[in-house]
Amino acid sequence: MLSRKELFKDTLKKAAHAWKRTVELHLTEEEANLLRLYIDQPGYVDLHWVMFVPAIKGQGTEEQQKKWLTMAYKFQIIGTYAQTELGHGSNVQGLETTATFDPSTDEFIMHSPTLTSSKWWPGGLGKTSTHAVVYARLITEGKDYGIHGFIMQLRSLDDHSPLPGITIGDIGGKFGSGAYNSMDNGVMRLDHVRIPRDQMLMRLAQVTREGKYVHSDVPKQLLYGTMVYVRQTIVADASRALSRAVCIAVRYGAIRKQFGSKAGGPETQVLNYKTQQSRLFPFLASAYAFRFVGQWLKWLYTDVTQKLESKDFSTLPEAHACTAGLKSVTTSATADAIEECQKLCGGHGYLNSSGLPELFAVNLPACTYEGDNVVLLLQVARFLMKTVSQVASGKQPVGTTAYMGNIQHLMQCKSVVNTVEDWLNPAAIKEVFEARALRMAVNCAQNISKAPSQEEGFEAAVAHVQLIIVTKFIEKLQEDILGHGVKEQLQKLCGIYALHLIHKHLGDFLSTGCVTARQGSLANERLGKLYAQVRPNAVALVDAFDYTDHYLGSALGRYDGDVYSALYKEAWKDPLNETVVPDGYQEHLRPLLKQQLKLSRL
Ligand SMILES: CCCCC/C=C\C/C=C\C/C=C\CCCCC(=O)SCCNC(=O)CCNC(=O)[C@H](O)C(C)(C)COP(=O)(O)OP(=O)(O)OC[C@H]1O[C@@H](n2cnc3c(N)ncnc32)[C@H](O)[C@@H]1OP(=O)(O)O
Ligand SMILES: Cc1cc2nc3c(=O)[nH]c(=O)nc-3n(C[C@H](O)[C@H](O)[C@H](O)COP(=O)(O)OP(=O)(O)OC[C@H]3O[C@@H](n4cnc5c(N)ncnc54)[C@H](O)[C@@H]3O)c2cc1C
Repeated sequence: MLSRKELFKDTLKKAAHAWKRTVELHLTEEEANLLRLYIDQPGYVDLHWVMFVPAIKGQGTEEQQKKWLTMAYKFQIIGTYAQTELGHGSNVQGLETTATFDPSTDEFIMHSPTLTSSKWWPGGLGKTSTHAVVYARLITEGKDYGIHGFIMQLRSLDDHSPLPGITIGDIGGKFGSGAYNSMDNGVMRLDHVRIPRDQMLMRLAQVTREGKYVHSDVPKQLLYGTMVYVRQTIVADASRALSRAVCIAVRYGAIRKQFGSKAGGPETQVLNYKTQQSRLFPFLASAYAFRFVGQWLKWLYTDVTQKLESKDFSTLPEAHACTAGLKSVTTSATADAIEECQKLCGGHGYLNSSGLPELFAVNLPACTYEGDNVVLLLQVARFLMKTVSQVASGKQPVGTTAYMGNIQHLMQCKSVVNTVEDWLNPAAIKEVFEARALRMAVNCAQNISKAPSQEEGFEAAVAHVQLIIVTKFIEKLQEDILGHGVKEQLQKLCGIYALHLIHKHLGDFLSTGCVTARQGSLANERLGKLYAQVRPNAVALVDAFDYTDHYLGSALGRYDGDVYSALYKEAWKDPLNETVVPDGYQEHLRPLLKQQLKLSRL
């Protein structure tokens, strides 16, 4: 087991190799990010590519992009994204770091006025990054203009030592043994560090040589643009992480046999147990659902970005709501699912050699970073409340809220489901999800004047986001899908995804009158049939993810199914097995045993 310093050094070696190859092969950002996935260590390249570069692209002028991105692409500098502080993370407008303009020297003075203003968490800040985009309160002519981005050099490019006025280090070990412990999330305090005025990212606003603050004609929310970008990438990462966990649990469930042997025959595969299927197959369906919605979200983000280029900001609120909501729902579901997959593998799921503890440790923080999932869903609730009031004033909603325009029908419709088979009808499913989401949003809007309830808003936001995921799965199935029988299997998975949500949130569907108790029990009956229908193809459906054993990193999820010999072999690799008599025996155990033995003979 590597110590944290050895783990860090090992990852730095891998990352430096990856960067070198990135430059030698002239990889694009997309390709570099794929490389990131290959080395699969939450390492340095994440923040450089995933946040430092996008922040400069999104908030820098053409001139600033040319200057800084040229160096960043060639890894002449290594950057991070320093926004969160010890005292503030969610509340960006509450950040305390200051950037005070000094007209006498044409510089900004970057300063950490309080302990809580210490930058805290930025990945790669602790030991690796030479530069950062630092978010600070811009103060000029004695006025505080709020949070803006500034490019700062942190370390010497000669000997990597911190520059004068900068105290910088790692914030210490984190959850789990591997995973994020290879990442040097850092702490930084600034003591009146001076930077040139042209290192303020000036696409959204600028300060003139005389110190005048000038806001440009783009919405101030573009300051948050990098977070929108990362949130949409996290949805794709969540689908990958979930599909890895499901691949391990399904393959192991097909290998593992417990009980059920008749007259000395073979025991039963645990994957055949109904309880195992009802716990595992919704995750299998979710893995496909999140992959499809992640593909759509990437399209949405690209479309919004293109519109922004032509100064069309109309879809920015939709982009924020969709990326915030989908990041929140998919990462929460993924973290819960990985933990459950660990339990679905019994004792062996708890071993590091199963690959599941590491997968959990790497993906759990996704519920927090890039925006706490509750805080983000409250942003979606805010977006929905605005949309409901616009509908009330006659404005036709578009995009993912277009269904709200059908308010007359959706507020009073009854589900058409009468038989178990009716729950296979995508239109019937989509209608109950639309009705549930709309009625919960309207109920929340109506109550908001009385007692603004965060819970109602939160739940309405979840309903809206789940509708998006179900809708995108249904739309995917309307496309041409190659492969004999593939579409039929995906239709079953779409049914499982939607009906397991109806089962899980039946209270919502009943309390809003979208389904009756009988329709709810028909949905459960349908779900049980779908599990049985998917069982024969479950292994094929996870093989379809096409993960190598290396990438899966799991003795339980091996493609060849040779689990027990893999577990046994892995055990002996543990450093504890380097000696048959353990260290410590002579000092601690032997005296006790000998003494007790002697006593027993008295
Ligand atoms: C599971 C997969 C894991 C795999 C692991 C591998 C790799 C993963 C890949 C990448 C990740 C790698 C490393 C991790 C990096 C993590 C980096 C970070 O964490 S960076 C810091 C992230 N911090 C946050 O997200 C902060 C969250 N808080 C906020 O976003 C804001 O403070 C706020 C909550 C939104 C509140 O904003 P504000 O204080 O301005 O108040 P409001 O009045 O609510 O908003 C004003 C206005 O602006 C709109 N708006 C808000 N945000 C945005 C946005 N992002 N885009 C567009 N518009 C936005 C908001 O809707 C309001 O509009 P209006 O209603 O019209 O007034
Ligand atoms: C592994 C990891 C990597 C990170 N990397 C970076 C990085 O590279 N750069 C960077 O700048 N930051 C980074 N962060 C910081 C991260 O972005 C913040 O931790 C995140 O935004 C959450 O903010 P917070 O910690 O202030 O949580 P808080 O907001 O303090 O959350 C604490 C609790 O309060 C609740 N809460 C907060 N506000 C409200 C509200 N208005 N209504 C209801 N409930 C509320 C939350 O739901 C949560 O339950 C990283 C964090 C982690 C864990």
